[in-house]
Amino acid sequence: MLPVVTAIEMSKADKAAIEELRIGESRLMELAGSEAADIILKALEKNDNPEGCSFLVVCGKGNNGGDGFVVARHLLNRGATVDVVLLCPPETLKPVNREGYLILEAYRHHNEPLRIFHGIEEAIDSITETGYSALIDGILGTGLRITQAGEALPEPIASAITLLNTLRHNSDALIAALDVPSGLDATTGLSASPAVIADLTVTMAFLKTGFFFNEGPLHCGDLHTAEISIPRFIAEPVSTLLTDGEFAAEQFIMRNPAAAKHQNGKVLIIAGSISSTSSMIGAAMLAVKAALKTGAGYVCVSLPLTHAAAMHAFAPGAVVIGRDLDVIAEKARWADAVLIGCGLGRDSASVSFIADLLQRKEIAANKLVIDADALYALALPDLSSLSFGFSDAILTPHYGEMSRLSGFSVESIACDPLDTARTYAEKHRVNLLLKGYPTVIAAPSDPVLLNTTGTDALGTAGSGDILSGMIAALAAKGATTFNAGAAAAWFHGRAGDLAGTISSIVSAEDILEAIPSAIQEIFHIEE
Ligand SMILES: NC(=O)C1=CN([C@@H]2O[C@H](COP(=O)(O)OP(=O)(O)OC[C@H]3O[C@@H](n4cnc5c(N)ncnc54)[C@H](OP(=O)(O)O)[C@@H]3O)[C@@H](O)[C@H]2O)[C@@H](O)CC1
Ligand SMILES: Nc1ncnc2c1ncn2[C@@H]1O[C@H](COP(=O)(O)OP(=O)(O)O)[C@@H](O)[C@H]1O
Ligand SMILES: [K+]
Repeated sequence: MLPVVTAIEMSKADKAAIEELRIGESRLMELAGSEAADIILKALEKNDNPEGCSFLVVCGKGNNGGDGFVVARHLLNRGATVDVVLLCPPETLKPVNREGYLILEAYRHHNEPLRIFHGIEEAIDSITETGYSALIDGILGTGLRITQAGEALPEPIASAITLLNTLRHNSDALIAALDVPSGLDATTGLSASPAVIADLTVTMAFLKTGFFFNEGPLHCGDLHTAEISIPRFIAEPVSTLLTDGEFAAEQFIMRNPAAAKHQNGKVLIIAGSISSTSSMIGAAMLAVKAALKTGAGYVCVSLPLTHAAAMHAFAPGAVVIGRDLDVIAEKARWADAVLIGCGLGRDSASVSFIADLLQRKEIAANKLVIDADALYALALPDLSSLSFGFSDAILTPHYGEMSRLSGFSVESIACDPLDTARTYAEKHRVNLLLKGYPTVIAAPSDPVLLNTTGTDALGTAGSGDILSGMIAALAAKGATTFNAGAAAAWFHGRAGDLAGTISSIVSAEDILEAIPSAIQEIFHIEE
């Protein structure tokens, strides 16, 4: 799984590479610039023949601008035409960046296809009459810190960013951002005003957390990582990792060829409810079917017995039990994992039923997936300490449920889902899967995992019930609830992708049907 770092973690890794490994700063910058030039040319499909291509490179006063000077030089070396705009007086550049700038100045005496402008005003006429293949953004990188979305950037940075965005809008030129699109906070994904909207971002060494949250996904375009000789070990321990197919495949424990159903993951699902005014049996059905489609050997579901026939018609493989607490506890002892919550209801009788269940040792000591109405109950002050008694549990809230659990507003959770999930998991000693895009999976101490599979295809009623059933199945088959949560999120996202070519018409049933393909696909990748 790839590391995903904050600006502070990145700067610590830079520092460690320079101080511990004694890799010089200019060596890192040389690699950053040459790799970025290569990646940009490949993205333009001009790798074999960059001659005739024109590039505009806008450089700020920090090391991001330093990267820009190196990119400009490597593009020139490959035969391209380059215009460089420097946004600050050259004498204010720190030595490593001034060195890069002075090499370019020296190039100018030999190389016709290079122009260097000092400030936008000096450059603007030449820029507007040149047709560029790509605009390269070396204005701001990880050095930018903003405290709130929409914070205004000072001049000349603001005008330079606006110029790049306008040129992109009015021409065929792509914007390639170096390390981070300028104006985007590399840690939070909050964007300043203005901020570069890139077509591609070549980030140095490791992905940054800000690419995945808030406005990050709108600004980055395609993500490419440049290998700049900052080895992963020097960045350890990393606090965030990106899930991938290989990880998901490792969590999917295959059936032993000689194993019978009871050895292939027994899941107990306590879900669904019916009142005089509504029925939520569908939530139980979706969770049950999802567990079966994810390969659980045996699924037992507790629901109001009046609905047993409907469940049998939908999922004939599932066994139905009623609501007797002792019968449920007995089944919990039998099960390898228990899912509780989907559509259970929130009236006082349902809440006390859930509270009774969560205090039963057969349930609390089992692998436990807690979703929906069980999260509602757990958010009540009297019940909030129950999580300390769980052996291996995962809570699966969306932002609204997280808000009730944590007391924070949905807006503040959306602003920093990573920290929200990590802090809650640490404080409550429980695993937490915070649903959203991306989904964040946190444990009391391990690195947080980010899952980026899935699109708005998953934004349909019942999609969360399906995810819970999938987690329960993977946990019952042998994964920890943390790993099961992260792997299920990965497969769930892929199932959404495979469920239909038009994401806007994907339904919960379509996602269910696509689960086997999402799982099979990963084993093809492995082969
Ligand atoms: N060895 C390495 O380190 C390597 C680093 N690498 C590269 O270095 C980049 C990081 O470089 P960096 O730290 O120099 O910062 P950078 O992003 O260029 O900008 C700093 C400028 O931002 C400004 N600024 C900040 N906040 C602001 C605000 N709110 N509003 C306005 N301005 C604000 C701040 O201004 P100041 O506060 O100093 O006046 C300063 O001028 C990194 O992204 C990567 O590209 C690679 O080459 C690999 C090796
Ligand atoms: N636009 C989106 N992009 C990616 N994933 C999404 C999107 N919208 C919803 N999802 C995913 O769909 C699921 C919805 O869960 P939830 O809100 O609990 O649904 P429900 O309560 O209807 O079952 C979560 O896993 C969430 O991450
Ligand atoms: K940049």
